[in-house]
Amino acid sequence: MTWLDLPAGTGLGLDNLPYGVFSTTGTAPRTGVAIGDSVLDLAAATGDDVHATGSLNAFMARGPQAWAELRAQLTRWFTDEAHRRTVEPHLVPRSAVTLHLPVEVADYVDFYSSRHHAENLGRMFRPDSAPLTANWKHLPIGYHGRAGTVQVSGTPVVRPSGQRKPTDGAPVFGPSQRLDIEAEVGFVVGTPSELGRPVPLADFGEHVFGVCLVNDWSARDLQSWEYVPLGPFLGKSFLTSVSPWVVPLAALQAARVAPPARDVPLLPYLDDTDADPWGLDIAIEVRLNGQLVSCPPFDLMYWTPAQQLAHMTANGASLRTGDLFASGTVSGPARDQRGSFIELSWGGTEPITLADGSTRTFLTDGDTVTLTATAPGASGARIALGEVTGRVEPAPAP
Ligand SMILES: O=C(O)/C=C/C(=O)CC(=O)CC(=O)O
Ligand SMILES: [Ca+2]
Ligand SMILES: [Mg+2]
Repeated sequence: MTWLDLPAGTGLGLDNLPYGVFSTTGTAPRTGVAIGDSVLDLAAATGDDVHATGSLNAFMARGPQAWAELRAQLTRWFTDEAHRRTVEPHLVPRSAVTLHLPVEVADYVDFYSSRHHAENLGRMFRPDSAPLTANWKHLPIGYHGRAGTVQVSGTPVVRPSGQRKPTDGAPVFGPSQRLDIEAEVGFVVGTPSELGRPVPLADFGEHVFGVCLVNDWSARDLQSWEYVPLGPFLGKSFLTSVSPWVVPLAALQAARVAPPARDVPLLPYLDDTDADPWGLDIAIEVRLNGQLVSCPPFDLMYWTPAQQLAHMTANGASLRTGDLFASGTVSGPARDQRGSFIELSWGGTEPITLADGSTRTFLTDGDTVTLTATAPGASGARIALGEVTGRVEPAPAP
C-alpha cells in the first residue's frame, strides 16, 4: 500500500517507477520518477548529484546494484507513511513538467526481428525472392543507425527530402511521398562492456537498464532506391523518436514470456532454449490523429533483446552507456497488427479507412502518430510504457 493517492488504473504505480528527465519553468533538466499523476524530483529527494546531470547516463553507468538499491528505496519511500513528510514536498504534478530526451544516446542500432514484418517487407521490396533472406532465422539482422537524430517524443517530424526513383524514369530529388512510421521497442544500455569481450545471453540484465518506445520514422521511397547493397541510410536517419520514460528492466519481470518456437537450431551463443528467455508481453497501440490503427504484439518477436545484445557484441564490439538498440518494427500476422503504414496499406495499394471515414496510405502533412504500450506488472495490473508521438510538418521550401 502507498500513501500516495494514485488514480485508478494508473499504469504508473509502484510496480513501474520509470525514469525520465524533466524540467519546470525556469529550472534545469534533472532526473525524475513518474508515479501516478506526479513526478518525484530525484535530484532534490536524494541530494545525489548524479540525478542533476540532465540525462540518465551517469546513474545508468553505476550498474545493476545501484539500480536495484534506488528502486528498493523508492518503494520504501512510497509505501512507508514515515517517509511522507520528507518525500511529498519533492513531488511535482506531471502536467507541469517538460520532458526531455532521457538518455544521451551513444550508438544506435536497429534490428529487424519481427518475422511478419520481415516477410511483408520482403514481399514488397523483393517480390522475385523468398520473403525471408537465407540468414534471417540464423541471426538477428540489424544495422547501425544515427544516434544524433534520436529525439524525445513530441519533436516535430519534418518531412525529409531525398532521391527517389519513379518506376519509369530517372531519379528525382524532393520531399518524400512515402513517409512512414515503424513501431518498435527500444533497449537502453547502462553498463558498458569491454572491447573484445562478447556479452553472453545470460548477462543481458547486467547491461541493459531499461526499455522505451521507439518510432523509427522511415521514408520508403528514399529507402527502396538507396538501400542496395549497404542497407538503410538517409531514408531512416532523419529522425528516430523515443518515449520520455525509461521503464526499468526490473519492472518487466512479470512480462517475460517464451518467444515463438524457432524453426532452425541456433548457434550456441544465440541458443536460449535452456535459458530463461527474454520474450516480453508488450502490447503496442498505434494511433493516427487519435484513431487506433494497429495493435502490434511484441510477444511474437522471433529474436529477443538478449539475443540481439549477444549478437551485437559477438565480434567483440563493446557497449557504451547510453547505447540504444531497437527491436525492429513490430508486426503480427493480422492486418491490424502491422507496425508500419507500408504494411497496413500494402505498399500504398490498399488504403486503410480510419474511424472518421478518412483514408490513408502513407502520412500526410499535419498527421500525428502516437505509439503507446502496456505490459503485465508485478501487481497483476498492466504497467504503461508511456507514449511516443510526433506530428508531420511539411518539407521546408527548397
Ligand atoms: O526489408 C528491407 O529491406 C527493409 C526493412 C526495413 O525497413 C526494416 C528496418 O528498418 C528494420 C525494422 O524496423 O524492422
Ligand atoms: Ca526500424
Ligand atoms: Mg529512423
